[in-house]
Amino acid sequence: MTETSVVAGVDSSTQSCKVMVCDADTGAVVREGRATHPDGTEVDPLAWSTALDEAIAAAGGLEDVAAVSVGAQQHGMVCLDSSGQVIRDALLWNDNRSAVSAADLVRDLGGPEAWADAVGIVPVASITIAKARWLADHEPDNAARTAVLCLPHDWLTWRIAGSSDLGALATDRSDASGTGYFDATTGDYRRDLLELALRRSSPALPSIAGPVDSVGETSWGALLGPGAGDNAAAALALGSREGDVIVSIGTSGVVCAVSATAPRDPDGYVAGFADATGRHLPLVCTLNGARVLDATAAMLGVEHALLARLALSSPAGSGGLVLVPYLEGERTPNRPDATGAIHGLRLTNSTPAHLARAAVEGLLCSLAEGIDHIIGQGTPVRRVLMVGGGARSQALCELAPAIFGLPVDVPEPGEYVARGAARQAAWVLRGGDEPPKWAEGEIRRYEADPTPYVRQRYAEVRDLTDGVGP
Ligand SMILES: Nc1ncnc2c1ncn2[C@@H]1O[C@H](COP(=O)(O)OP(=O)(O)O)[C@@H](O)[C@H]1O
Ligand SMILES: O=C(CO)[C@@H](O)[C@H](O)COP(=O)(O)O
Repeated sequence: MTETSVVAGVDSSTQSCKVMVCDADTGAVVREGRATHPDGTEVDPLAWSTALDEAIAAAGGLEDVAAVSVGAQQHGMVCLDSSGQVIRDALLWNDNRSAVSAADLVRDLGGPEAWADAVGIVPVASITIAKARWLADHEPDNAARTAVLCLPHDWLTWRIAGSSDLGALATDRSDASGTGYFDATTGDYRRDLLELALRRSSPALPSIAGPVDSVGETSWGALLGPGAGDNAAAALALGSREGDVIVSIGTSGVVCAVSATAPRDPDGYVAGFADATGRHLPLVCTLNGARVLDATAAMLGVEHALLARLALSSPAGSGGLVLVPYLEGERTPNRPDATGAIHGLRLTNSTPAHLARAAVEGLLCSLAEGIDHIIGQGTPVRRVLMVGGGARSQALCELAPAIFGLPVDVPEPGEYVARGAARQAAWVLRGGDEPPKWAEGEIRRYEADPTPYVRQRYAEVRDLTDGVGP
């Protein structure tokens, strides 16, 4: 009989840090804590460390925990000097200043096909390698001082270990696969591509740990798991199988699916990321997720619950009103300079309810295009699982099956990235070929008659907003 143990998972996401403590063998949640992150697309990594400490304290401390893993927002560029000090604020995944650098890199390697063949990703502003090129072009002194380049989850794991040895920095295949200088099919870095970006020899990079490798210990002797990118951690929490498409509506809007094979999409919609178990995670990510509803709720001066009720009180198609949700520019499709737009305004649809409905439909149409592209890569789709802060919106849950044309399963609200990290920690603790079997919570299925005309109208107007690229 195995001794009862608890494990912890961390989600250091764009807007906040969440800590979840679970029973290692059943997955039952024992306690949780959270803390907010600063706003902005450029953040001092020390702020993540401070928020982690606050979230740990809010969760009642971790001294009884036997293993810890960290999941985090992907792609953020953390530059360390030779003494391990942070050189500049991290540029986050949603920082668009590197859009031109991304286009330059695509050209420098010979075009999108060359990138799809090399690393399964065509760089856009979000991808770490584009940020590295931006650094080389705009802050050459900082580029020259960078002794180690790492990602948010690598850096936080290293901080928790309390190590000052830069050689102890480790990452995992899932997060490395979002850098643009790692090939998920071979499991090796492509230092040549990073050198192309930085115009200098490659800085040191974290070692790549396997899915159940321990990468160190905490000060109280708990094992540290390899951690993962947030989307891979969520897939691990959901026990995602072939045929499951995960739609995650956090700051980003994400569509991804666990797959035995790597995608190859020179059009740049589907990125060839890896999962946290040794498989692949074809993924489409937009810059505009739950904040589209945050912004609409703020414009209307209402809370989320009322926004949802308003949206559900309006007819499908919002009486011809279409909201294009590119409020932060867009990453997929690659329109870094685009803006959001409202089309089809008439006296008859100039109401809060129509605007609320148009916001929900616009967000869902953008995600539906992601599902189309995932299917286009040969990924089978049996059902859609919807998670993230946005999945708390009743309107998103009820309208998603109509826009997607698929049944949508919504697991009970929860922190699935932190839970996936905790499950990885339990796997590291217990070992074995598979993660420990954790009970699945309740899942509510939403079904609705498809409304393809809503997508058709969206497709007619979405490119009328300004922008560049495919
Ligand atoms: N009931 C709700 N309806 C719509 N959006 C919501 C609701 N509750 C929370 N959100 C939004 O979800 C987002 C936070 O989700 P989360 O998945 O934690 O994001 P992230 O991982 O990017 O930090 C916030 O933008 C928040 O306003
Ligand atoms: O860039 C991506 C995936 O490629 C995003 O999914 C980030 O990983 C941030 O996630 P959230 O904070 O929105 O959950």
